[in-house]
Amino acid sequence: MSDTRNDSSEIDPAVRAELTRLRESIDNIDAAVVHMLAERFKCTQQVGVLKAEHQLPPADPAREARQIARLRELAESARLDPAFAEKLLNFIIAEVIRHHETIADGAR
Ligand SMILES: C=C(O[C@@H]1C=C(C(=O)O)C=C[C@H]1O)C(=O)O
Repeated sequence: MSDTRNDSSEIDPAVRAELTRLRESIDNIDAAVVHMLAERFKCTQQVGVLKAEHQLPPADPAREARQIARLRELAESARLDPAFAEKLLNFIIAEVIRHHETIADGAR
């Protein structure tokens, strides 16, 4: 596209309205994602404490493999790229394991 304008006054009002409507939904979805992630991290923190109390390792690769397989199937049926879903879950799990290591270090 050669048109690189970014002045909202030049955008067709109908296009502007549609863009605003879609962006409002995107904002709601982003808020839901943040809230869901916060709840997930609350649970994983508790798992971290439990593991530290019982000298269990921070990571559980077998559990991760089951989750990845499950998430890839869910992604496929939702028409989301399974490779993207796997990358996202791995990113989250890496952060969780980092938290678990920190909790375990504090318990030693
Ligand atoms: C939360 C756990 O700890 C780690 C993090 C996981 C996750 O974020 O889903 C899964 C497996 C573990 O490597 C767990 O063992 O359930």
